[in-house]
Amino acid sequence: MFTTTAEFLDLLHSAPGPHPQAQADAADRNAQLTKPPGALGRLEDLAQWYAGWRGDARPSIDAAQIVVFAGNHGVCAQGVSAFPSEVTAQMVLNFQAGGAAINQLAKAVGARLDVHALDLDRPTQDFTQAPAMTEAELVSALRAGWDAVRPETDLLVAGEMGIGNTTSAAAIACALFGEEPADWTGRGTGVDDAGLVAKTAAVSTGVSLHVGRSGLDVLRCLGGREIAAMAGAIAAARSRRIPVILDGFICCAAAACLAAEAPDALAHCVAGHKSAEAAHGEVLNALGLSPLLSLDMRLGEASGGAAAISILRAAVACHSGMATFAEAGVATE
Ligand SMILES: O=C(O)c1ccc[n+]([C@@H]2O[C@H](COP(=O)([O-])O)[C@@H](O)[C@H]2O)c1
Ligand SMILES: Cc1cc2nc[nH]c2cc1C
Repeated sequence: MFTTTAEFLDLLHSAPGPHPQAQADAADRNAQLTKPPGALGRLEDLAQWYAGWRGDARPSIDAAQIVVFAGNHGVCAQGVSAFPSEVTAQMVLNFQAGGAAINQLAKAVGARLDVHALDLDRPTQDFTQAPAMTEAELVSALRAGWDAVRPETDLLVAGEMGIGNTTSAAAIACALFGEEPADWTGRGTGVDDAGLVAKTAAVSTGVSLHVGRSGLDVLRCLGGREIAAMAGAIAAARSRRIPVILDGFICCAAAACLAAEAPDALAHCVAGHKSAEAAHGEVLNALGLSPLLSLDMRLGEASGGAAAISILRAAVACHSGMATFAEAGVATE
């Protein structure tokens, strides 16, 4: 466990890789399954990636966990969202009552859903004026994420709910990857033209104010509690070799802060989908990730990652359940 960002970084830098033997055995098994080589395309890569991280050449997915973190954002004072900040807490109640899209998606893909509301009555600072979080607030949010990952989890999807957080994600991406604020700033929940102008200006001001920082400092100055918690959960999963499916733009902005600190930090992650928020595709490109789905979703709340669980389940079912050529008596040539 960690009590400072320095200790968190130590954990990030000393995180384990996949099991080489399981990886080799899974590749071996894949080559013997009753299909032309490569005919299952990326499903084959996915199954072997999952097997390597689980340390099991013939794995199953028995304990998928979706965790949604909620946070509120001071930058909403700049008029950057189509919705008021109260919607964050109202949607948390909706998650708890089972009425949101993620409740149905979690059920549909056989995953457990946990929701963590993080200090919703205490929004982060407006990052156009000051760092969004103090060091202590960042550590506390990273820990909330780290602690949310259950020991028995064998697949994790991290997601978020936070009115205003596409402004934070855009600022994080701009601070980490450069280019112009407008290149990273989209309509989020559907902000109008005047809102988009205010949002781009907020990103520009925030990035100028907090320029030249490390991944974790970008997260602290421009992020939010739910964004830091996703980063903490992704790092915790890595330390326990739990594979992760990333969700949309905000989740990937959180992941990018880890990758900025340790280039290998996302080796246990796949991109669940490409969001309709245009900058998400650019973040995925910058991270070298290719999304499993592209369904024009832009909901957040882990929905794209959850939908992609079904793809990973399909991949693992084929890999672990199919017969080999020898078992089925099928000629190999
Ligand atoms: O996941 C995405 O790519 C995504 C794209 C646009 C919006 N969202 C969701 O919408 C909220 C943030 O939008 P906004 O306009 O308030 O910044 C937040 O709760 C996110 O979950 C999420
Ligand atoms: C209604 C609503 C639901 C959401 N779920 C994730 N972000 C959201 C934003 C809004 C506005």
